Amino acid sequence: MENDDDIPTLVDETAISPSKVPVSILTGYLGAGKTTLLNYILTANHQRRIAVILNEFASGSAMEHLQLTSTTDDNNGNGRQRYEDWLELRNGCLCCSVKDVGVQAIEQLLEKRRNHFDYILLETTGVADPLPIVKMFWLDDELHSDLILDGLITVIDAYHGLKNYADDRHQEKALWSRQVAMADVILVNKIDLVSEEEKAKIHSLIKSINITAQIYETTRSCIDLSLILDRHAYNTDTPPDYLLKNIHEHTSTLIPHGHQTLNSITIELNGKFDFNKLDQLIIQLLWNEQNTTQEIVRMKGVLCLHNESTYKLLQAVGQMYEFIATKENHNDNLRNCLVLIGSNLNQEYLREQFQQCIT
Ligand SMILES: Nc1nc2c(ncn2[C@@H]2O[C@H](COP(=O)(O)OP(=O)(O)OP(=O)(O)O)[C@@H](O)[C@H]2O)c(=O)[nH]1
Ligand SMILES: [Zn+2]
Repeated sequence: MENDDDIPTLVDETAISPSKVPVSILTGYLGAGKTTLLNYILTANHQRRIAVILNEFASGSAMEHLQLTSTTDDNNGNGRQRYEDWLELRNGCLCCSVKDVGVQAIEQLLEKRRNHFDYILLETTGVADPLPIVKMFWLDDELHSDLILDGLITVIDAYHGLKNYADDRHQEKALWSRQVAMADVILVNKIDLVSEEEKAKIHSLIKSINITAQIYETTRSCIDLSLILDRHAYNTDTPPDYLLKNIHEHTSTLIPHGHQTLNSITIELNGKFDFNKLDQLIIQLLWNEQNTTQEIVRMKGVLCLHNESTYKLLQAVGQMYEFIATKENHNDNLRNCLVLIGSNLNQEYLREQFQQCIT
């Protein structure tokens, strides 16, 4: 490992915002192409300094690690070097450890390496449920973290994905669907291995699970990094286009309903919400106080509230949610759009519930 002082940097230190370092979480089923993507990133010629943190677990090993691999430019300013570090996570598995441990470990690393990277990519294992990991990094401002969650990138194996999904007996289906459901960006990888017909099928399957994710097709995970990084999926204060214009009320018909089947529904309503009623309803839904079989894993919305002239954004992950103020005036175009992603979602019922919160 090199000495910190020996590592030259290409990017002017002062040009880097002292503010928070974005974290993108990388997920995808076993063999989908995550490591291929990381290798691509570590060797590609981009102007970013990305620290890659791996969350790999050797079976039977008592000691679990987060491995950091980062790149920086060599003395001539053209090649790239690597250095490695290990972060030990006492609580083991990232996806079931206490919320703060992983974040703290990464923050400590950031402290040590502050001038050596300006972006963090966290690769989870192929069998990780992304929900608790996203929750862990979606930090409250009051925690004064140096990290900010940028979004979740899911790599899908275009060739095996459909097969994994189609096989009802496997646990894989549930996990695969959750990785799709939580994604902000999806890479449909190994596109070289599938026919046009299979491609179309995988696209409609993905869209029925997650109508809001941006989808890109890749071979060997090659992608313009600007398409997958800096998405600001959780901290934007501008209403995303897909909620303002592109989505029309939608309920998924492709996938048969049943346990473990995730899908997206959208609800469009006109008028202004009574904030207190809406807030109560969201708590009820997220905490399943109505005792239904439905589970909401992700919710997004662009909303008009009573007595407010600008749109509010709603973001929810698992049972956490927040309202974000925007500067965008709705100009009395009182169209609200909500997207809910989860299992056993009954669109009619949910629509009615939200309708009752309109003043
Ligand atoms: N044909 C084809 N093979 C690919 C492509 N991308 C990756 N592969 C191969 O697929 C295999 C798995 O890729 P990895 O990048 O290791 O997948 P991973 O998601 O990191 O796998 P795990 O760490 O086991 O979860 C490797 O043999 C890759 O070379 C692609 O676009 N096309
Ligand atoms: Zn891998």
